[in-house]
Amino acid sequence: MTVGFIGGKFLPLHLGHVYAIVHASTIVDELYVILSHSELRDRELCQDTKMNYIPAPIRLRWLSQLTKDMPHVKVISIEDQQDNDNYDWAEGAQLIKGKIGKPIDYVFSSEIQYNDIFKELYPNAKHKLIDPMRSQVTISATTIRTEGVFKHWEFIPDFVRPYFVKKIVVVGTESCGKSTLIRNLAKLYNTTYVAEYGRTLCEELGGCDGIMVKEDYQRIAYGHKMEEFKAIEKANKIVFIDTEAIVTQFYSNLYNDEHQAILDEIAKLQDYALWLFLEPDVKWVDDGLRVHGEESAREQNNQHLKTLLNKHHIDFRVLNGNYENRLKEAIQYIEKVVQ
Ligand SMILES: NC(=O)c1ccc[n+]([C@@H]2O[C@H](COP(=O)([O-])OP(=O)(O)OC[C@H]3O[C@@H](n4cnc5c(N)ncnc54)[C@H](O)[C@@H]3O)[C@@H](O)[C@H]2O)c1
Repeated sequence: MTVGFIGGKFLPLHLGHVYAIVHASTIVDELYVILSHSELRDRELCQDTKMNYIPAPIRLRWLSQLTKDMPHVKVISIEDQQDNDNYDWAEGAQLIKGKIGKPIDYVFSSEIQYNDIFKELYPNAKHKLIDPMRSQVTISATTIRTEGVFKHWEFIPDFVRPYFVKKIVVVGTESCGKSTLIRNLAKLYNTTYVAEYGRTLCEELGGCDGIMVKEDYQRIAYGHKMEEFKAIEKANKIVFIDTEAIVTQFYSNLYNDEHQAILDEIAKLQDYALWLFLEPDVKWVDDGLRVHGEESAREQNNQHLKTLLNKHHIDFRVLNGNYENRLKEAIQYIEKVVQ
């Protein structure tokens, strides 16, 4: 039985790594994929780049997802606790040998410069180079960190992409043009969106005026969150989201006079990259589910929502004017987020 391993930081995991791992898996009977991580070193590597530090459990999870249907491939995590300039290869090799716990026949990498190191540390193993010119998959993790993940999106595996997706939320009171703007943006950016879940529930109930109970707002917040998870899985760099937990709280206050702690807690977990606030200065459209069409009520609700967002320290960008202007301004803000 032949045993081999391939080690790396996978910061982040890209299709070049996938190529090397899959290739190596066809050469040995048992392959170990070693995630070598050190918070100190890995943070240093991400400093002054376009990528934030990625915690080890996230990288381990990507490797687990990649290899879950490869029974002869095992993923191992090894913490080095070293900085970037002083990696002790011999100590690292001791840890790797200890974790694998059996004779190693092959060490895989795509780095010619590792030849001498591996010869010394693994004298009984063959250093098998996989695509040292990187001609099959022309990317490196350093390039991705330096230039940003969005610039090299085509090299990011499907199951890694959701981690990097930026969430952009659009909020506003009734009939402010949210759903149209969100659908248009999703079309323009060729990505997914999450429709307002409160609407879905009201459609199921046959309306919302006077028939909403306290639990409905919780259902809306949970249901909305689940839709977000689904949309992120399929998103292309960005996902557009119509409404969130603070707006749900606003409606719980407005219709039921109930401030719900659970909605505040959900709001605290939200990590949107951009908040777009739509002013209700477009024509009010009665779609059968709306109840606050009067100009004074519209303006009062608008102010209440802004106050609530401010209480949560939300830094939102206001969009107003005609539909063309809103779209243009939204795009300008979004471009800054996806750079
Ligand atoms: N002590 C040891 O014996 C030992 C051995 C191996 C690895 N390590 C650890 O792993 C780290 C090395 O990781 P790295 O920075 O080389 O890893 P990395 O995360 O950048 O890459 C992981 C592996 O994929 C290969 N690879 C990367 N891009 C590729 C592409 N486009 N096509 C094909 N293959 C590609 C690399 O050569 C490497 O073998 C070391 O710093 C150390 O922490 C230690």
